[in-house]
Amino acid sequence: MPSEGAKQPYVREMFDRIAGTYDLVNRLMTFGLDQGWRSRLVREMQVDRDGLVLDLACGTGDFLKAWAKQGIRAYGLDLSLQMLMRARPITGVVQGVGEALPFLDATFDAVSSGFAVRNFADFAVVLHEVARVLKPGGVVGILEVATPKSRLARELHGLYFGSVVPLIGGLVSSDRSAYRYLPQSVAYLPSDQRFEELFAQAGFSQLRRWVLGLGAAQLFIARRGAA
Ligand SMILES: C[S@@+](CC[C@H](N)C(=O)[O-])C[C@H]1O[C@@H](n2cnc3c(N)ncnc32)[C@H](O)[C@@H]1O
Repeated sequence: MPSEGAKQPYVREMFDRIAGTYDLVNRLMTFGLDQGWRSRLVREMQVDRDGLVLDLACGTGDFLKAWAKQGIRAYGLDLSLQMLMRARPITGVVQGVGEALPFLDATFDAVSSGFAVRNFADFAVVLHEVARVLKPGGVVGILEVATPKSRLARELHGLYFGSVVPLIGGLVSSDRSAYRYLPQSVAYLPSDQRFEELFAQAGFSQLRRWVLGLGAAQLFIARRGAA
């Protein structure tokens, strides 16, 4: 695991290396369920047709496609240039960091983000930035992995995530270290209570959480308070 100050360059280099096989490994790892989780988040966020969305840490653009399917305009931002080079549509994406968003205050109606909380160098700072670029009353939606609560499910999940995923990811991407980092990165996930505190501290209210995939994934939706 990288030291705190080295996390951002470490994560950028890792995603640059695995960008070419990222989509395939994602589909294999989640049995394609990740696409349904994305559609669910987009649906639950209830963004107006004429709304403007930022997909933060957009990677290869799966959420951009999900927004496009709804006929909603979305822009993407990501740290890794190689991930962005594979994003479709490639127009409307920009390289940058979630901790210092290159947008004016109150620009977006909604901000989505998938599987990035563990990867940010500082999620608390990112949430403040998200609140800043959202219009008052704007909505944030986050999709992340989770650890199942029941003992049996947690053990099976630990085995799968800790052994099978690094094996598949390592074989397909030829980058074993990247897919060893993946299960380890769960250590960066805030607890349920810490998630609540972080959203509240960044000025969000009406927080809702859904657990999906037998506890392997979670969705958060919250609203930015009025200015
Ligand atoms: C696991 S991938 C998820 C990609 C995409 N959101 C998806 O759902 O498939 C995590 C992404 O977060 C990006 N990322 C990591 N740290 C970031 C940061 N500080 N700011 C912006 N993007 C970041 C990585 O480059 C990578 O593309």
